[in-house]
Amino acid sequence: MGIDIHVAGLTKSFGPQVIWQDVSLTLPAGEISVMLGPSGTGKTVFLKSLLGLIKPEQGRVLVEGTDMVAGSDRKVFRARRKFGLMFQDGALFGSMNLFDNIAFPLRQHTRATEAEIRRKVLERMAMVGLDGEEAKLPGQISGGMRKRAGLARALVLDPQIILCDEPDSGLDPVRTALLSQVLLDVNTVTDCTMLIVTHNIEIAATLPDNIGMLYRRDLVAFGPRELLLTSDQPAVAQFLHGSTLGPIGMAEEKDDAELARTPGTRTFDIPDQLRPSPGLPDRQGAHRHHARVMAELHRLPASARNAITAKLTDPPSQTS
Ligand SMILES: Nc1ncnc2c1ncn2[C@@H]1O[C@H](COP(=O)(O)OP(=O)(O)OP(=O)(O)O)[C@@H](O)[C@H]1O
Repeated sequence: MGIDIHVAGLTKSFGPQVIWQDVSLTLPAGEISVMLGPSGTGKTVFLKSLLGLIKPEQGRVLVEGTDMVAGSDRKVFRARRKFGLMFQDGALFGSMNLFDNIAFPLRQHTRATEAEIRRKVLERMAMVGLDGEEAKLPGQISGGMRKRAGLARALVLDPQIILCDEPDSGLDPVRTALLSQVLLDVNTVTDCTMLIVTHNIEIAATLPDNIGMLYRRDLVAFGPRELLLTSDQPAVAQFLHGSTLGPIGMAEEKDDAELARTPGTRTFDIPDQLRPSPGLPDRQGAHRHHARVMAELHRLPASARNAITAKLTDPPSQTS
């Protein structure tokens, strides 16, 4: 099963440039979370900070008792083994076929026999819809398949947490929707904690249990997806509608005068969340999310509460 990640008071600067400050959130175990934000707001820096690859000046990232910010190199390295990473381009070796690419972490980090490697690689390839493609080279397959191969490789060491950096980049809307379903199905089967960084509103609206948004050096909000999707904050509403009207401009952010001229917000129609593909087991993360949200419902704004109760009066049914 996946594990929680607790982030508390995280602040990162590069020289005089503050990227974000005092970011606190918990990625709940086994749930799917999305981090949104305009370009340059530090989403990738956030992912790298969770892994201990970038060290914020203040705050903590706790992964089963290890602080990825201030922990010893040995402890951070060991905790990093709990993560699987899916990069934008799949980060595959061009000269290796898909089987060897996906087997690579097993050969590097374990003493698995070739029979065990074969079983695990084929199982993971089937999970992401790449059965029968083992002999292909990365250059012989589509961008969507390369991403799924990168996901299979991220899964091969049985991580408890999967981080995906812009999995939709370069994909058409249909491939993006298919990849969202694959990510949800992987969560269903593995029960791993997932964090997906994206600009894609379709992914944000349909895939995650929780959404956060980084903007103007702050975490604007983090909570059940209905919290952000019903938010009346001008930057959030502008981002959800992909509108030119609002505080987000061509320069990363406009000035405060522009912010004051922001028109009233429009409502966003919240689509149903994706369900596991037929034949898959219950998504445990959805059940835990439901129980957690219902227990904390009274703390949410009325708009989010209404959206949740309108769609989620019963525990989620598990198949589409
Ligand atoms: N190693 C580094 N040294 C100095 N500045 C950096 C470094 N890494 C990132 N930055 C800066 O941090 C800021 C945030 O970058 P980041 O790539 O995290 O943004 P992002 O939200 O992921 O953007 P995008 O959505 O366009 O990928 C940028 O201004 C970037 O130039």
